Amino acid sequence: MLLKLILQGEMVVCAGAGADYRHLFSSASNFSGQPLHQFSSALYSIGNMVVEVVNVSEFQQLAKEILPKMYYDYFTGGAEDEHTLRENLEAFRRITFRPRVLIDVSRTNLSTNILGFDMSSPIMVAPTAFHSLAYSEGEVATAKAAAATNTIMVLSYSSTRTIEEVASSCNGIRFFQLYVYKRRDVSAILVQRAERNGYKAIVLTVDTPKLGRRWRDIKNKMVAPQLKNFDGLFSTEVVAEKGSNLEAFASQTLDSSLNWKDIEWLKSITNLPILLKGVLTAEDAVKAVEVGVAGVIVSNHGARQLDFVPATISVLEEVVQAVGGRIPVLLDGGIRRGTDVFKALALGAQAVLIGRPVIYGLAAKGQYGVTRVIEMLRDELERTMSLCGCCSVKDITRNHVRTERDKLQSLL
Ligand SMILES: Cc1cc2nc3c(=O)[nH]c(=O)nc-3n(C[C@H](O)[C@H](O)[C@H](O)COP(=O)(O)O)c2cc1C
Ligand SMILES: CC(C)CC(=O)C(=O)O
Repeated sequence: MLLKLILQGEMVVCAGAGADYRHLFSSASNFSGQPLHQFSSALYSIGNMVVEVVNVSEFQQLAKEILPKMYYDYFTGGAEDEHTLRENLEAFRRITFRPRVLIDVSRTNLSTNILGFDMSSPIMVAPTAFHSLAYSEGEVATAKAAAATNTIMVLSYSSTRTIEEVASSCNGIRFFQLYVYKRRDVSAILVQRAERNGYKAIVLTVDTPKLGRRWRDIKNKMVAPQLKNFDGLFSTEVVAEKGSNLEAFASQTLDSSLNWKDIEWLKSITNLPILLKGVLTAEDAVKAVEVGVAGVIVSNHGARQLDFVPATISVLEEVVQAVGGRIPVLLDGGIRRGTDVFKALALGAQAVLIGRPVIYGLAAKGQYGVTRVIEMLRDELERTMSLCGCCSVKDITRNHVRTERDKLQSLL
């Protein structure tokens, strides 16, 4: 990977491979961290130089420069020792490719569809809370970027812009993520508002009966913003005497009695297809099929819930095999490169979702930043496909990758 510098209109290659750019972004005393709006691309100033951001990790560095520490930590952090947080990324690195050659890849097609909805590529926007803490326009900017790149956005139940504001901001396919609150009437009202406003599926998050313990939020005394979706329904104001205000809010609101029987309740209040987000085992995947949901998302909530669960990419095959093609299996967690997307598809995911990369793009450059993040991952996927000998996402097979388990088995 190269960092391209554009110096007075001239493009100069200046920094080398796989780099940690913190020395460039943070210790440069005159780094402004400000997007240069006169340029129609992701350019930033460092002293008298102009830098083009070329990958997700550079967007992350910019987000770190721009955001207050409390918010950057909230967006970036994971649960407890953050073992799974690291593992979500590392596990992708342990998978290698088995590329095929002498295949005509002069034309590639990344398009796919989920539950019958077409997308330009198998990369969707995961539900993440509080976008207005990253960028003033919040989820409206994210929705516009998702629409512009023709991908599906899952709006978080804890969005800072309302279901209606996002729906009316632009055309696009959107799903709505649901937390079930102790006040089930409130959750039911939001589901019905999503349905009325054209959201196409409900993504029920099942890994959060309680909020994971996030030390960064505790130390920073993280304050959650007011959530306009709940105006007139109940007050989202919580004052915690110590620790994370968000954790206090979650423990007051989340219904930890939620269980498999409640899928019937959810089905009784909506006609929309339901996806379960947070499935990590074959046992639960089988149950999900049995209760008749439309799909599952293999997710560990971006490693923010239970530390020491495996990386999602490590359990994908187990879930895919248990589901046996009866419903689509999606994956999120640790996707930072197009190569990661390819690996997930090779191991059986129909699509992936990206969480933090979207936030980093949003913090760095609003709608444009999110668009660039999606485009960059899409371009990286396309190149990976070509170099592996795949013209379409359907051409990506299990034989194109080699996992740790494959390596062990080959020794037996
Ligand atoms: C800041 C942040 C907020 C999140 N908020 C939600 C949420 O409101 N609902 C939900 O189901 N998942 C939420 N998630 C989890 C994401 O949907 C997704 O599972 C995760 O971010 C994927 O990992 P990645 O960030 O490595 O891409 C959140 C994740 C982050 C990082
Ligand atoms: C409001 C929170 C429960 C949002 C969330 O899911 C998260 O921070 O991981």
